[in-house]
Amino acid sequence: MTGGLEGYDEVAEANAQKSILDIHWSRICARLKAEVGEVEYNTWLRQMGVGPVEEDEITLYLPTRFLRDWVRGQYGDRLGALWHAEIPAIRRVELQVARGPSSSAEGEAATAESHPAAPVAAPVVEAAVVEEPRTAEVRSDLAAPLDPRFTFETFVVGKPNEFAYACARRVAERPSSPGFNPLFLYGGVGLGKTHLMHAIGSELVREGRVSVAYMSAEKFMYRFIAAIRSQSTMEFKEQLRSVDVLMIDDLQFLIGKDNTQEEFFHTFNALVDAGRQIVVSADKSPSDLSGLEDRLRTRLGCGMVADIHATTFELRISILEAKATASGVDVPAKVLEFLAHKITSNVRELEGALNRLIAHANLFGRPVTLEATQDVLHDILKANNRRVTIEEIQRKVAEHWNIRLTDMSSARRSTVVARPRQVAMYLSKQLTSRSLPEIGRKFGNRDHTTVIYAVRRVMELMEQDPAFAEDVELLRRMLES
Ligand SMILES: Nc1ncnc2c1ncn2[C@@H]1O[C@H](COP(=O)(O)OP(=O)(O)OP(=O)(O)O)[C@@H](O)[C@H]1O
Repeated sequence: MTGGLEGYDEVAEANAQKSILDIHWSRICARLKAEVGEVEYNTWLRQMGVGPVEEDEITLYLPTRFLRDWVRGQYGDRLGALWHAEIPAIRRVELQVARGPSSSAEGEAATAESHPAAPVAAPVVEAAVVEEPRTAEVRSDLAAPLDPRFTFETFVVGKPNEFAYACARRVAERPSSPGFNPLFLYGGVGLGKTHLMHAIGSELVREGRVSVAYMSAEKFMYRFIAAIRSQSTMEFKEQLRSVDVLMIDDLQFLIGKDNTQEEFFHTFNALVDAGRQIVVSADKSPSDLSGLEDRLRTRLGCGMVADIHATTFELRISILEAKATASGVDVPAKVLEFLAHKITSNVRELEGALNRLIAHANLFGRPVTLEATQDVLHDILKANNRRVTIEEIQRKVAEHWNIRLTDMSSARRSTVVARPRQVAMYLSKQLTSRSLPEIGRKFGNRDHTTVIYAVRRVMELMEQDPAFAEDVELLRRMLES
């Protein structure tokens, strides 16, 4: 044995220090998540890792320069304050680019729901790392980064999406061509709209041609409101109007948000008039987005409108094959067929199921069999068998408490309607595989945090009030049967 006990002590001490830091770090992560919300946390902060402490400074790692700069700008001070509160000797936080020696405190424990489409081994986000910011860039100052997993190469093309794919390719090759501006992509949840938008952005950035800004409509609204609050709307407008390609995802979020719609309308006009490209996605076609202003709907429909249809069995098989191959895990054809038969709702769920199987196989080193699949995916398969819809839940709950169905999405807040609405949100979370934002959308475009609150509130009330708990249980049984 060389090195003797001296070496051992150093290693032991380093390990002890690391595990203490990890405890502090997991507390800080929990705080941050509560403060910024799960979506924001997963987008920006989850990949952070903890490095060493030297004197009064702790180093944190982020996988790309882009993420590092963003986190530094948006959360640098807050991270400093949180570390100082945990360990008073720490007065400064240094953010560096690297895979940290310890990954995020939550590591692999992040749930499938919080990150539904996360692959087993998420690659490092590199799309936004560009050396010549004025000629080709993702506008990190106002937009979200592009997910490097969402490229044209990883998008599996089949009958339901071939038109949308071809249009997206065309826009990536020749942005702002007549007839393709704006490009409006629409289709049901989890069918690949976001994937195609990111693919367009990544392709343009890779080609080194233009500056690209991608953001959800929700983010657009928050940025706009923040600009109003900080009296910097001019700056916000100028930033937006300086990009070559603006992509706004899930535009249906702007329904009922008149001021933000107005702002978007002006931005839209300014960009298109200046020969810049707009790409928009929504869950419905422009003509069916009835809550949007007419003039905006008309302009949205002026370029190319492409829909993505529900998947076919053939497309589901092709997607599963591609993803299984990429994972390197051998998944038998009969398992892929079984999944493609059973999980028909959307690609996100299909992918989530496959990822879970693959993670299981990797963790336990066991082959993927049909029996193991049924076991590991028990809950997903059950949810898909049952097929209770949010609409059914809303109807049953409204009938039960004798309120109008429209109150499920109305803004009324009196307990008489708010409580049944919360129960319906709770049951939607329990009985369907819909994500929190999707549930929120079905309840009058409410935010996912409202759904989280409703679920918690109903659970609390069920504990406190047995009669209420019985009501909820009864509803659940009726819906399940
Ligand atoms: N044709 C496809 N090939 C490969 N992966 C796909 C395809 N379609 C969807 N996916 C994957 O399914 C997941 C969900 O897709 P995406 O987020 O693009 O859906 P969406 O239509 O934007 O949904 P939402 O309406 O919820 O915003 C992503 O991980 C995406 O990569």
